[in-house]
Amino acid sequence: MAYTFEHLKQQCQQEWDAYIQHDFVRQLGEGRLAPESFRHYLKQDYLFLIQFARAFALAAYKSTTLDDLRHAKAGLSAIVDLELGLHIQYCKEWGISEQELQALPEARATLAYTRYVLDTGNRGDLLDLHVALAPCLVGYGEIANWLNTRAQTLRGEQNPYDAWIGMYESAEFQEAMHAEIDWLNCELADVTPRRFERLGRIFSDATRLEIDFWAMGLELRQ
Ligand SMILES: Cc1ncc(C[n+]2csc(CCO)c2C)c(N)n1
Repeated sequence: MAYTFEHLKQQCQQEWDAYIQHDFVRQLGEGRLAPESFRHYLKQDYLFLIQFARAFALAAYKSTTLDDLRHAKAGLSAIVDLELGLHIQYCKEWGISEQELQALPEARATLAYTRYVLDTGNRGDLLDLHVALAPCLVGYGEIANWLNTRAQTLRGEQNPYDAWIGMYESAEFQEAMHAEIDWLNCELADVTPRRFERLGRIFSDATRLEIDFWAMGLELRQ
């Protein structure tokens, strides 16, 4: 049987739905998320992005083909040269200075998630690492699409979080998401049932850590 990304989701459907449809996401979509929760999330996401840049560097190290090496390098460049700058700018608009970002301690949920991904990549191969990254790379695009299907979602100026949704629904982001799914489908096609079971554990662990990241924001956990 040829496994696909869809099978990874199906084997932890409850956790996946709890991540995509989390209260943090619903409240953000309805424009009623507490600004303090969003600020806490944004600050921790800065630290998260720095660790994710390291994960893309690790993906470069774990690459054995020129295509994979190029892909990892592009991901690292996108975060370091573009997304972190945009994130710092966005944080400024929410009243968070760059100095404040640089002095932040990592919340436990940030530590747990990012180090889990790095450890999984260190121990395993490039596919293990990509599967650990998939809830992040695919989930946010799916969240934007799910929010756009909900009648309760507020778009435009009435929603202070509209720009956040806009980022992940963008054609550019959706394209990157589909490229990641295509890469995974290609690699998953010929794994054994035993290997798929191990990959399923990694995917569901990373998904549960995404849920904890939302809870950290919502409940201002440190
Ligand atoms: C907790 C958390 N999970 C996922 C993302 C989304 N994300 C982070 S890095 C990246 C790849 C961009 O090159 C994407 C899609 C986030 N920001 N924060």
